[in-house]
Amino acid sequence: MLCHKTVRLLDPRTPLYKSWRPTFRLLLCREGREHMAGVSHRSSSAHTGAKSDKTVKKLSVEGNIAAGKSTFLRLLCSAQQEWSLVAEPLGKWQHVRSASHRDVDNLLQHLYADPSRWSYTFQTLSCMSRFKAQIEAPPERLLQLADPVQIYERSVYSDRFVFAKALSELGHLNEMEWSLYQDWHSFLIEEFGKRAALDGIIYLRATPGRCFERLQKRARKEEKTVTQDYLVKLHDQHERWLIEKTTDVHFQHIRDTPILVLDVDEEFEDDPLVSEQLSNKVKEFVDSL
Ligand SMILES: Nc1ncnc2c1ncn2[C@@H]1O[C@H](COP(=O)(O)OP(=O)(O)OP(=O)(O)O)[C@@H](O)[C@H]1O
Ligand SMILES: Nc1nc(=O)c2ncn([C@H]3C[C@H](O)[C@@H](CO)O3)c2[nH]1
Repeated sequence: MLCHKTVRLLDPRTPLYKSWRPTFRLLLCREGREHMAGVSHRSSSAHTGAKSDKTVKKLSVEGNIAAGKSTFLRLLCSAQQEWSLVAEPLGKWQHVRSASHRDVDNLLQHLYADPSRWSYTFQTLSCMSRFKAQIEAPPERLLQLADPVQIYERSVYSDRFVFAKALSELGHLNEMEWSLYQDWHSFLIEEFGKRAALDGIIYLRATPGRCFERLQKRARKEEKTVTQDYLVKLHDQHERWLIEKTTDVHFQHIRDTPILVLDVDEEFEDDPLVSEQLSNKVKEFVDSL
Protein backbone atom coordinates (compact mmCIF):
# COMPACT_ATOMS: atom_id res chain seq x y z
CA MET A 1 0.00 0.00 0.00
CA LEU A 2 1.26 3.52 -0.75
CA CYS A 3 2.42 5.15 2.51
CA HIS A 4 0.37 8.09 3.77
CA LYS A 5 3.30 10.45 3.34
CA THR A 6 3.53 9.66 -0.37
CA VAL A 7 -0.19 10.12 -0.84
CA ARG A 8 0.02 13.52 0.86
CA LEU A 9 3.09 14.44 -1.18
CA LEU A 10 1.11 13.84 -4.35
CA ASP A 11 -1.97 15.72 -3.16
CA PRO A 12 -1.72 19.43 -4.14
CA ARG A 13 -4.03 20.46 -1.29
CA THR A 14 -1.70 19.33 1.50
CA PRO A 15 1.08 21.32 3.24
CA LEU A 16 3.48 18.42 2.59
CA TYR A 17 2.97 18.78 -1.16
CA LYS A 18 3.50 22.57 -0.95
CA SER A 19 6.74 22.16 0.99
CA TRP A 20 8.12 19.63 -1.51
CA ARG A 21 6.95 21.32 -4.70
CA PRO A 22 9.99 23.65 -5.10
CA THR A 23 12.39 20.68 -4.76
CA PHE A 24 10.31 18.68 -7.19
CA ARG A 25 10.34 21.58 -9.68
CA LEU A 26 14.11 21.89 -9.37
CA LEU A 27 14.52 18.23 -10.19
CA LEU A 28 12.20 18.64 -13.15
CA CYS A 29 14.19 21.64 -14.42
CA ARG A 30 17.47 19.77 -14.09
CA GLU A 31 16.03 16.86 -16.00
CA GLY A 32 14.63 19.28 -18.54
CA ARG A 33 18.07 20.82 -19.19
CA GLU A 34 19.64 17.41 -19.64
CA HIS A 35 16.89 16.61 -22.05
CA MET A 36 17.35 19.83 -23.99
CA ALA A 37 21.11 19.33 -24.06
CA GLY A 38 20.55 16.12 -26.01
CA VAL A 39 18.70 15.80 -29.26
CA SER A 40 15.47 17.78 -29.39
CA HIS A 41 12.58 15.36 -29.31
CA ARG A 42 9.50 16.02 -31.36
CA SER A 43 7.29 16.02 -28.30
CA SER A 44 9.35 18.80 -26.73
CA SER A 45 9.12 21.01 -29.76
CA ALA A 46 5.60 20.15 -30.87
CA HIS A 47 4.05 22.72 -28.56
CA THR A 48 6.35 25.53 -29.53
CA GLY A 49 5.69 24.82 -33.18
CA ALA A 50 9.43 24.31 -33.67
CA LYS A 51 10.51 21.28 -35.66
CA SER A 52 13.97 19.89 -36.04
CA ASP A 53 14.81 17.22 -38.56
CA LYS A 54 16.05 14.95 -35.75
CA THR A 55 12.76 14.57 -33.90
CA VAL A 56 11.47 11.35 -32.46
CA LYS A 57 7.86 10.51 -33.28
CA LYS A 58 6.22 9.00 -30.23
CA LEU A 59 3.10 6.86 -30.52
CA SER A 60 1.18 4.56 -28.24
CA VAL A 61 -0.69 1.39 -29.12
CA GLU A 62 -3.96 1.17 -27.22
CA GLY A 63 -6.53 -1.60 -26.93
CA ASN A 64 -8.42 -3.93 -24.66
CA ILE A 65 -6.83 -6.73 -22.64
CA ALA A 66 -5.69 -9.50 -25.02
CA ALA A 67 -6.76 -7.52 -28.12
CA GLY A 68 -3.34 -8.47 -29.48
CA LYS A 69 -1.11 -5.46 -28.79
CA SER A 70 2.07 -7.41 -27.99
CA THR A 71 1.46 -9.71 -30.95
CA PHE A 72 0.85 -6.75 -33.27
CA LEU A 73 3.92 -4.90 -31.99
CA ARG A 74 6.09 -7.95 -32.58
CA LEU A 75 4.89 -8.11 -36.18
CA LEU A 76 5.31 -4.38 -36.62
CA CYS A 77 8.82 -4.36 -35.25
CA SER A 78 9.89 -7.11 -37.59
CA ALA A 79 8.49 -5.08 -40.51
CA GLN A 80 9.99 -1.80 -39.25
CA GLN A 81 13.15 -3.01 -37.60
CA GLU A 82 14.60 0.40 -36.93
CA TRP A 83 11.64 1.48 -34.78
CA SER A 84 11.96 1.25 -31.03
CA LEU A 85 9.31 -0.47 -28.94
CA VAL A 86 8.64 0.16 -25.25
CA ALA A 87 6.71 -2.81 -23.89
CA GLU A 88 4.20 -2.44 -21.07
CA PRO A 89 6.11 -2.83 -17.77
CA LEU A 90 4.08 -5.92 -16.81
CA GLY A 91 7.07 -7.60 -15.11
CA LYS A 92 7.31 -4.71 -12.64
CA TRP A 93 3.69 -5.29 -11.62
CA GLN A 94 4.09 -9.06 -11.29
CA HIS A 95 7.39 -8.80 -9.39
CA VAL A 96 7.20 -5.80 -7.10
CA ARG A 97 10.61 -5.23 -5.52
CA SER A 98 11.57 -4.05 -2.06
CA ALA A 99 14.10 -1.24 -1.52
CA SER A 100 16.79 -3.95 -1.36
CA HIS A 101 15.59 -5.29 -4.76
CA ARG A 102 14.01 -8.40 -3.31
CA ASP A 103 11.00 -9.72 -5.23
CA VAL A 104 8.25 -9.11 -2.65
CA ASP A 105 4.86 -9.49 -4.26
CA ASN A 106 2.68 -9.86 -7.33
CA LEU A 107 0.45 -6.79 -7.54
CA LEU A 108 -1.35 -7.94 -10.71
CA GLN A 109 -2.41 -11.06 -8.83
CA HIS A 110 -3.71 -8.94 -5.92
CA LEU A 111 -5.53 -6.59 -8.27
CA TYR A 112 -7.62 -9.36 -9.81
CA ALA A 113 -8.08 -11.27 -6.54
CA ASP A 114 -9.36 -8.26 -4.58
CA PRO A 115 -9.88 -5.22 -6.85
CA SER A 116 -11.47 -2.97 -4.22
CA ARG A 117 -8.49 -3.42 -1.92
CA TRP A 118 -5.75 -3.11 -4.54
CA SER A 119 -6.94 -0.91 -7.43
CA TYR A 120 -5.54 2.35 -6.04
CA THR A 121 -2.18 0.75 -5.28
CA PHE A 122 -2.12 -0.83 -8.73
CA GLN A 123 -2.97 2.41 -10.57
CA THR A 124 -0.22 4.19 -8.65
CA LEU A 125 2.38 1.67 -9.77
CA SER A 126 1.08 1.24 -13.32
CA CYS A 127 0.88 4.98 -13.93
CA MET A 128 4.24 5.80 -12.35
CA SER A 129 5.96 3.06 -14.33
CA ARG A 130 4.34 4.36 -17.53
CA PHE A 131 5.36 7.94 -16.77
CA LYS A 132 8.96 6.85 -16.24
CA ALA A 133 8.94 4.95 -19.53
CA GLN A 134 7.24 7.78 -21.46
CA ILE A 135 9.65 10.53 -20.37
CA GLU A 136 12.82 8.48 -20.64
CA ALA A 137 15.24 9.61 -23.34
CA PRO A 138 15.09 7.43 -26.46
CA PRO A 139 17.92 4.95 -27.08
CA GLU A 140 21.02 6.45 -28.62
CA ARG A 141 20.77 4.26 -31.76
CA LEU A 142 17.34 5.76 -32.51
CA LEU A 143 18.77 9.26 -32.55
CA GLN A 144 21.14 8.29 -35.38
CA LEU A 145 18.17 7.69 -37.70
CA ALA A 146 16.71 10.20 -40.15
CA ASP A 147 13.14 9.45 -39.07
CA PRO A 148 13.16 7.89 -35.59
CA VAL A 149 9.96 6.33 -34.24
CA GLN A 150 9.26 5.11 -30.72
CA ILE A 151 6.15 3.09 -29.92
CA TYR A 152 4.78 2.53 -26.43
CA GLU A 153 2.48 -0.28 -25.43
CA ARG A 154 -0.33 1.74 -23.77
CA SER A 155 0.27 5.10 -22.09
CA VAL A 156 -0.35 7.29 -19.06
CA TYR A 157 -3.54 8.33 -20.89
CA SER A 158 -5.14 4.88 -21.10
CA ASP A 159 -4.08 4.36 -17.50
CA ARG A 160 -6.47 7.15 -16.55
CA PHE A 161 -9.11 7.40 -19.27
CA VAL A 162 -9.65 3.64 -19.61
CA PHE A 163 -8.55 1.68 -16.56
CA ALA A 164 -8.72 4.02 -13.58
CA LYS A 165 -11.99 5.49 -14.88
CA ALA A 166 -13.51 2.02 -15.31
CA LEU A 167 -12.38 0.95 -11.84
CA SER A 168 -13.89 4.10 -10.38
CA GLU A 169 -17.22 3.45 -12.14
CA LEU A 170 -17.16 -0.13 -10.89
CA GLY A 171 -16.65 1.16 -7.34
CA HIS A 172 -13.19 -0.43 -6.98
CA LEU A 173 -11.65 3.03 -6.60
CA ASN A 174 -13.67 4.92 -4.03
CA GLU A 175 -14.45 8.62 -4.44
CA MET A 176 -11.41 9.73 -2.44
CA GLU A 177 -9.02 7.39 -4.28
CA TRP A 178 -10.33 8.47 -7.70
CA SER A 179 -10.01 12.09 -6.71
CA LEU A 180 -6.43 11.62 -5.42
CA TYR A 181 -5.48 9.73 -8.56
CA GLN A 182 -6.86 12.47 -10.82
CA ASP A 183 -5.08 15.17 -8.80
CA TRP A 184 -1.62 13.70 -9.08
CA HIS A 185 -2.18 12.48 -12.64
CA SER A 186 -3.13 16.03 -13.74
CA PHE A 187 -0.18 17.46 -11.84
CA LEU A 188 2.26 15.09 -13.56
CA ILE A 189 0.75 15.74 -17.00
CA GLU A 190 1.06 19.47 -16.44
CA GLU A 191 4.66 19.19 -15.25
CA PHE A 192 5.86 16.61 -17.78
CA GLY A 193 3.21 17.36 -20.41
CA LYS A 194 5.48 18.04 -23.36
CA ARG A 195 7.83 15.18 -22.61
CA ALA A 196 4.98 12.73 -22.08
CA ALA A 197 3.04 13.94 -25.12
CA LEU A 198 2.31 11.61 -28.02
CA ASP A 199 2.33 12.39 -31.72
CA GLY A 200 -0.18 9.66 -32.51
CA ILE A 201 -2.29 6.88 -31.08
CA ILE A 202 -2.91 3.50 -32.74
CA TYR A 203 -6.13 1.95 -31.46
CA LEU A 204 -6.31 -1.82 -31.95
CA ARG A 205 -10.03 -2.39 -31.94
CA ALA A 206 -11.43 -5.84 -31.24
CA THR A 207 -14.80 -7.01 -29.94
CA PRO A 208 -14.85 -7.93 -26.24
CA GLY A 209 -15.87 -11.49 -27.23
CA ARG A 210 -12.75 -11.90 -29.38
CA CYS A 211 -10.58 -10.46 -26.57
CA PHE A 212 -12.11 -12.90 -24.12
CA GLU A 213 -11.29 -15.84 -26.43
CA ARG A 214 -7.69 -14.62 -26.75
CA LEU A 215 -7.42 -14.03 -23.01
CA GLN A 216 -8.49 -17.62 -22.38
CA LYS A 217 -6.13 -18.92 -25.04
CA ARG A 218 -3.21 -17.02 -23.49
CA ALA A 219 -4.21 -18.20 -19.98
CA ARG A 220 -2.10 -15.82 -17.91
CA LYS A 221 -2.37 -17.15 -14.36
CA GLU A 222 -3.30 -13.82 -12.71
CA GLU A 223 -6.18 -13.23 -15.17
CA LYS A 224 -8.27 -16.31 -14.36
CA THR A 225 -10.95 -14.16 -12.69
CA VAL A 226 -11.24 -11.63 -15.54
CA THR A 227 -14.79 -11.74 -16.87
CA GLN A 228 -16.19 -10.86 -20.27
CA ASP A 229 -18.24 -8.14 -18.54
CA TYR A 230 -15.01 -6.45 -17.42
CA LEU A 231 -13.73 -6.57 -21.02
CA VAL A 232 -17.02 -5.02 -22.21
CA LYS A 233 -16.53 -2.22 -19.69
CA LEU A 234 -12.95 -1.58 -20.87
CA HIS A 235 -14.04 -1.77 -24.52
CA ASP A 236 -16.70 0.90 -23.87
CA GLN A 237 -14.12 3.15 -22.20
CA HIS A 238 -11.82 2.85 -25.24
CA GLU A 239 -14.71 3.63 -27.55
CA ARG A 240 -15.77 6.72 -25.58
CA TRP A 241 -12.20 7.99 -25.39
CA LEU A 242 -10.94 7.26 -28.92
CA ILE A 243 -14.00 6.92 -31.19
CA GLU A 244 -16.96 8.81 -29.74
CA LYS A 245 -14.68 11.30 -27.94
CA THR A 246 -17.18 11.75 -25.14
CA THR A 247 -14.67 11.08 -22.35
CA ASP A 248 -13.90 14.22 -20.41
CA VAL A 249 -10.22 14.64 -21.36
CA HIS A 250 -8.91 17.75 -19.66
CA PHE A 251 -5.79 18.23 -21.76
CA GLN A 252 -5.99 19.87 -25.16
CA HIS A 253 -2.87 18.17 -26.54
CA ILE A 254 -4.37 14.74 -25.80
CA ARG A 255 -7.70 15.64 -27.39
CA ASP A 256 -5.83 16.78 -30.52
CA THR A 257 -3.62 13.68 -30.91
CA PRO A 258 -4.27 11.95 -34.28
CA ILE A 259 -5.72 8.44 -33.98
CA LEU A 260 -5.39 5.46 -36.33
CA VAL A 261 -8.06 2.80 -35.76
CA LEU A 262 -7.19 -0.76 -36.83
CA ASP A 263 -9.70 -3.57 -36.70
CA VAL A 264 -7.89 -6.62 -35.29
CA ASP A 265 -10.76 -9.05 -34.82
CA GLU A 266 -9.40 -11.08 -37.71
CA GLU A 267 -6.93 -13.87 -36.94
CA PHE A 268 -3.77 -12.45 -38.53
CA GLU A 269 -1.08 -13.90 -36.32
CA ASP A 270 -0.04 -16.47 -38.92
CA ASP A 271 -1.17 -14.56 -42.01
CA PRO A 272 1.71 -12.56 -43.51
CA LEU A 273 -0.61 -10.75 -45.96
CA VAL A 274 -2.87 -9.26 -43.25
CA SER A 275 0.18 -8.42 -41.12
CA GLU A 276 1.73 -6.61 -44.06
CA GLN A 277 -1.46 -4.63 -44.75
CA LEU A 278 -1.69 -3.53 -41.13
CA SER A 279 1.95 -2.60 -40.94
CA ASN A 280 1.64 -0.55 -44.18
CA LYS A 281 -1.30 1.37 -42.69
CA VAL A 282 0.79 2.17 -39.62
CA LYS A 283 3.72 3.28 -41.78
CA GLU A 284 1.44 5.62 -43.78
CA PHE A 285 -0.01 7.02 -40.57
CA VAL A 286 3.43 7.59 -39.04
CA ASP A 287 4.64 9.29 -42.24
CA SER A 288 1.62 11.62 -42.10
CA LEU A 289 2.42 12.87 -38.57
N1 LIG B 1 -4.66 -11.32 -34.66
C1 LIG B 1 -4.52 -12.41 -33.91
N2 LIG B 1 -4.86 -13.58 -34.42
C2 LIG B 1 -4.77 -14.70 -33.68
N3 LIG B 1 -4.35 -14.73 -32.40
C3 LIG B 1 -4.01 -13.57 -31.85
C4 LIG B 1 -4.05 -12.35 -32.56
N4 LIG B 1 -3.64 -11.35 -31.75
C5 LIG B 1 -3.33 -11.93 -30.58
N5 LIG B 1 -3.55 -13.25 -30.63
C6 LIG B 1 -3.35 -14.19 -29.50
O1 LIG B 1 -4.15 -13.69 -28.42
C7 LIG B 1 -3.46 -13.75 -27.18
C8 LIG B 1 -3.34 -12.36 -26.58
O2 LIG B 1 -2.52 -11.55 -27.40
P1 LIG B 1 -1.50 -10.47 -26.81
O3 LIG B 1 -0.74 -11.04 -25.66
O4 LIG B 1 -0.75 -9.94 -27.97
O5 LIG B 1 -2.55 -9.39 -26.24
P2 LIG B 1 -2.27 -7.98 -25.57
O6 LIG B 1 -3.23 -7.03 -26.17
O7 LIG B 1 -0.82 -7.62 -25.66
O8 LIG B 1 -2.67 -8.27 -24.05
P3 LIG B 1 -2.53 -7.36 -22.74
O9 LIG B 1 -3.66 -6.39 -22.77
O10 LIG B 1 -2.69 -8.32 -21.63
O11 LIG B 1 -1.19 -6.73 -22.74
C9 LIG B 1 -2.11 -14.41 -27.48
O12 LIG B 1 -2.23 -15.79 -27.18
C10 LIG B 1 -1.92 -14.21 -28.99
O13 LIG B 1 -1.18 -15.27 -29.53
N1 LIG C 1 -6.24 -1.91 -13.56
C1 LIG C 1 -5.36 -1.81 -14.56
N2 LIG C 1 -4.88 -0.60 -14.87
C2 LIG C 1 -4.00 -0.40 -15.88
O1 LIG C 1 -3.58 0.73 -16.14
C3 LIG C 1 -3.59 -1.56 -16.59
N3 LIG C 1 -2.74 -1.75 -17.61
C4 LIG C 1 -2.73 -3.05 -17.87
N4 LIG C 1 -3.54 -3.71 -17.01
C5 LIG C 1 -3.70 -5.17 -16.93
C6 LIG C 1 -4.43 -5.76 -18.08
C7 LIG C 1 -3.77 -7.10 -18.22
O2 LIG C 1 -4.38 -8.02 -17.32
C8 LIG C 1 -2.36 -6.87 -17.78
C9 LIG C 1 -1.36 -6.69 -18.91
O3 LIG C 1 -1.78 -5.70 -19.78
O4 LIG C 1 -2.39 -5.73 -16.95
C10 LIG C 1 -4.10 -2.80 -16.21
N5 LIG C 1 -5.00 -2.93 -15.22
